[in-house]
Amino acid sequence: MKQTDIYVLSGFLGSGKTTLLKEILKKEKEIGRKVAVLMNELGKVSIDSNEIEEDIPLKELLGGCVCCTIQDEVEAQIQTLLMEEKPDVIYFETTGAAHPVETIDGILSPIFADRLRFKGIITVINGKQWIERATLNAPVQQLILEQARHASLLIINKEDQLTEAEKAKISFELQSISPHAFTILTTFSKFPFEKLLEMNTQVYDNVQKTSIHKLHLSTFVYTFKKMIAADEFETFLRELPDTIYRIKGYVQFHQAKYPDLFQYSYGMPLFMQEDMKMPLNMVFIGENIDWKLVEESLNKL
Ligand SMILES: Nc1nc2c(ncn2[C@@H]2O[C@H](COP(=O)(O)OP(=O)(O)OP(=O)(O)O)[C@@H](O)[C@H]2O)c(=O)[nH]1
Repeated sequence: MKQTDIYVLSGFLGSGKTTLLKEILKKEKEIGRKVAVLMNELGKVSIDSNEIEEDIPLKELLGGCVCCTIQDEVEAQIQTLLMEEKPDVIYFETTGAAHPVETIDGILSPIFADRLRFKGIITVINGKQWIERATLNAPVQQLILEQARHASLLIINKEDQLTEAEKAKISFELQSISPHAFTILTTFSKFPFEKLLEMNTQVYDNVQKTSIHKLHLSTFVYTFKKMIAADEFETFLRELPDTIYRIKGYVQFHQAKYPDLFQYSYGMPLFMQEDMKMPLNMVFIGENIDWKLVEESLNKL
């Protein structure tokens, strides 16, 4: 089955995500991959989408954020792109207010998770804003920190507005916050494109494992090949490390006619009966997890 790469472009409002996207699209054109774009803006009217050339399939998500209000819409748009456009790669520009864990959660639907290869998060940091971040309110500071911490590729943008001392300070700080990310200072988000292509995905058997970077957030998609026992699944859940933040997907228990939709968020499990057949994919999001061990436990169910 063809798998489509998906990248998330993250970064606070005005940091340079659209500028980066335009830069990426130029490079993609040179290497000839079929690209689709998904844009999430908080306002009701899209401004940035005018910046994208007309021949690139573009879906817009307006008036809400992937991290809270419009997850169903994100799912529908990605599914449409996969079915109608069959792109090699999707770039998802998130709102500046989106949290990375919730964004990944929003894009990895169990309905099509086996057809997507999540390549990681590219975060754009506005250099000046980083230096002056103590003046921002606490939740915004925390959000910018989270966006930096979960990046695989960290673009410190607006280099032209920084002094040499500021450049050294910010590079040092961000490298220590996100030691596994490739970090680069840029002006107008111009960066070495090969670093994006090199972002890491490992595939083994029918299981997809994506390292966003080695020690932080990562995702794992498991496909059940058979029905399982509910009590064994509950035991499996009890034994999970508490750095698995989110699980969602379909699981079919013995004697059940249709699968259950299973949702698990920060330790709280929830089952909902479906009334039709669903692909038995389950998406996991966690931090510092050895997914091979999780996979082995799932295989034993
Ligand atoms: N001086 C300077 N300006 C830049 C640089 N990169 C981008 N800009 C400008 O910063 C502004 C914001 O850039 P965008 O790419 O729209 O930022 P964004 O993150 O997509 O913004 P939102 O959609 O509001 O979240 C634009 O006016 C850009 O032209 C840079 O390296 N230096």
